[in-house]
Amino acid sequence: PQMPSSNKPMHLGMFEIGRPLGKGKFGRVYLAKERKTGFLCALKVLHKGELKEGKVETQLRREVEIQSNLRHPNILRLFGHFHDSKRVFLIIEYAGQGELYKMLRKAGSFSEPRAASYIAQMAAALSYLHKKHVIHRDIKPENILVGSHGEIKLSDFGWSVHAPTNRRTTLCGTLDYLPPEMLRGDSHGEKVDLWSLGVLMYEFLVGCAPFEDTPLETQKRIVKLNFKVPDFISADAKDLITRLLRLDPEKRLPLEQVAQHPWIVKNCNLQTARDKKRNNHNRG
Ligand SMILES: Cc1cc(Cn2cc(-c3c(Cl)cnc4nc(-c5cn(C)nc5C)[nH]c34)cn2)no1
Repeated sequence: PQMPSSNKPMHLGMFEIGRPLGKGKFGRVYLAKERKTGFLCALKVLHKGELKEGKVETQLRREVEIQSNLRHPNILRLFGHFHDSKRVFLIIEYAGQGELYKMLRKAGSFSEPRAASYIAQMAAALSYLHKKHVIHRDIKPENILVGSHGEIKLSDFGWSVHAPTNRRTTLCGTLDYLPPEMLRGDSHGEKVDLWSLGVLMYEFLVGCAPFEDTPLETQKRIVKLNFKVPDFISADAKDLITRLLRLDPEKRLPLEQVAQHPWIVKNCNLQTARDKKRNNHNRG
């Protein structure tokens, strides 16, 4: 089945609504099937009243505008949107294996080959975004989904903007992933995503974020770069984490060098071999 073509106006009657897939602050996501083509997608339903109360209409408009124009295998597609009197509907790519953070909580932490495969895919997605001068600004496990072939899909562009910028909306949710320049409210650029990539890599390997603490303590630890990499983490992994978690944005390792870092190169080959073995085994 072909994905919905976004040039035609869409409406709710085009879809058969399936099971709920998840819920967020301003609405829910359902599995949906386009009646004509049988194409599976995710239908995000947001309530206009709650969007107004939460003063997030601007962020939603930006999310739709930015995500509709992105085409990358590691970025969740937004195929289209429409609304009725009470609700806004987003037609989103269906990620067949669901939410990465649930897998991380279940596993506790990921093996180095698995984490390296995810970080390499994130670096590819961020490289694509930064070439378009889009910064995501909200990289964390909760905003990553997993496609049916185990590939990761960066989602939730509610906080993404065109660089450079400074934040005008109050932060909410975890501070764990915020770089020092955003904590200070300074103007910031694409390199904020490099910091968050370092936090993400640490959390994949250790099972908790590097500055995890009470909100106040977390802020103090971030601006003082007060974190420790446990001894069970390989030297190569520790090297990459410390090259991303730099207070000075200019000193963070550029994405091209992340992709070529020894830890990525060595472990990605291992993971590919594992995936091949598993796929052959599953084929029986
Ligand atoms: C509102 C609201 C809820 C959420 C969080 N959220 C995202 C999804 C979701 C999307 Cl957008 C796309 N594909 C998905 N596939 C799953 C899924 C697949 N399996 C096997 N299990 C799940 C769960 N969830 C998807 C759901 N909730 N963001 O804003």
